[in-house]
Amino acid sequence: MKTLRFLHSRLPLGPRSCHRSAAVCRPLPTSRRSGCPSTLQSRTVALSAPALSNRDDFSSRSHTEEEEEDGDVPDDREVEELFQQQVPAGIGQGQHRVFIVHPDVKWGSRKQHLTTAELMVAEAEGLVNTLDNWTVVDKIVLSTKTPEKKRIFGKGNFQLLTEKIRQTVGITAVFVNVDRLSPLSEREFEEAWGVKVFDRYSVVLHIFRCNARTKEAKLQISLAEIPLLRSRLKNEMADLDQQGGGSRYIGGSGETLYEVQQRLLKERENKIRSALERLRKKRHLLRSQRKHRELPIVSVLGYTNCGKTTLIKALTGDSGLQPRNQLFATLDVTVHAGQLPSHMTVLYVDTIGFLSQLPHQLIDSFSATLEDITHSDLLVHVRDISHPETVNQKANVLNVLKNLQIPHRLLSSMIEVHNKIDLLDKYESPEPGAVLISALQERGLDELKTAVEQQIVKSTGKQILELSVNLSTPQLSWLYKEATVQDVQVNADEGSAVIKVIISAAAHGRYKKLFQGG
Ligand SMILES: Nc1nc2c(ncn2[C@@H]2O[C@H](COP(=O)(O)OP(=O)(O)OP(=O)(O)O)[C@@H](O)[C@H]2O)c(=O)[nH]1
Ligand SMILES: [Mg+2]
Repeated sequence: MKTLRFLHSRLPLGPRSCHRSAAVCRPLPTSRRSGCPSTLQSRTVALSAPALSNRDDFSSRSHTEEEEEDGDVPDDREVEELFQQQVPAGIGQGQHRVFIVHPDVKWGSRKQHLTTAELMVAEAEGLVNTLDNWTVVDKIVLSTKTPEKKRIFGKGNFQLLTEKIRQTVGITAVFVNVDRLSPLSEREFEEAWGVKVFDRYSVVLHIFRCNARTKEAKLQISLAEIPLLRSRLKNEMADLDQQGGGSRYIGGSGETLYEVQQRLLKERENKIRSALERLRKKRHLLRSQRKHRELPIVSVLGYTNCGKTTLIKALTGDSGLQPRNQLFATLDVTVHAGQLPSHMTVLYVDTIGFLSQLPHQLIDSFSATLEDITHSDLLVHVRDISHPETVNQKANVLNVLKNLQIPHRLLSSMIEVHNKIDLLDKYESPEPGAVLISALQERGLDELKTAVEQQIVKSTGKQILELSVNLSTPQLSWLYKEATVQDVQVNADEGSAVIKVIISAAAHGRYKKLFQGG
């Protein structure tokens, strides 16, 4: 009975599984409730990790966000319950043999300007192939003049499509390559084709659900799923109404079944938002701690699969990082300490990848994650220069950055990195300022580190000075603690030394006051 199925799907559930292979969906070390991996076993410091109080500790020890908790921050159980309680049907589980349908809009405001239908289909295929137990059975590009209509396609094309889908053996799902299908379209298609129908939003959510590890990612995914649950609710109620049930009042409560379900969904949304807010507060605290330690922050961003994680791994030697040939491998913002040529320690922030036309509700849910970019000292934009869509991908990344209202100083100092040059024959960049690298083969990293250092020195207002110190005073140890000592030339006869140091204006002021009476 429809009513029961619907109500049951909203009750806390037992174990769920995204049925993925061990390589991608490793066995759960901590949680027994989900089939997807839950913790990152590495030297990684999740942004919510309270691990930045000591610089030396930071660069040599491992922390995960679970290490320290404070009372107000949602605990694992609370998050896991919210994450598992209400999962939209078809998300985060099962295996599918998928038929991809790409509506090609050649006219009007929805026309794709930056790309071609073939490349959009290739990206859709990439999304499906990212999921271990999903395979693409067939694909079709069909033109349409009416993408806003319920059936998207005109009558003739819709009929043709329906026949093709029904004739193709073994299909279990159709992926309509649009941002978001209306509840009505979804229902119409499922009825016509007799299989599950996904749009970009639900496929990306599926990938996110399987890749989520930290509390924040899990909560953000749960939040991003709310619109999907709302659409499904509408469809379920429309079905019930046809049977005369959905708008009937229940048990003297003064509410219809639909209203009750809507209220429950709203309550769920509020709970998730509140838990996220508590995590966010903690993140602000960490951010100010980081600022206090004066460790420069370098955010590494770029299109999904461009090599961000590989690059940070190469720059920091953090063996815990796991680059994967998969879209949205990284969902959690993590921080990794690395050294620049002058021995200055910087924190590299690994971020979630971008995707063209990532449905905007998803961006909303993840904008808190991207918020950290705004608080960096420097941005590094990594591009997969071997990708056929590399120019469009760059435009897409810059567009998202613009919408995130990244300060102008960060955009103008951003370093552009052209990665994967090993895949091209004698690559020469058309863009003068770009740094050419192969993160995988560790080529070009010294040039990149030098470029990062130059920009950091500029953007943080740090200066490189030569200071003469008296070795019988604590001057040298003070400088080691408060600044970055690059070079020490000792003059043993005089008991003094010339120290080359990178120092902030504030620390230099304190130094002068303490040791030079200034
Ligand atoms: N040939 C080649 N492959 C690379 C290079 N850098 C990264 N890759 C490969 O590209 C794939 C994606 O790398 P990741 O580092 O996971 O990419 P990412 O940008 O972090 O991806 P998401 O976290 O999914 O957004 C992996 O298979 C890497 O081995 C490179 O310089 N050359
Ligand atoms: Mg990554």
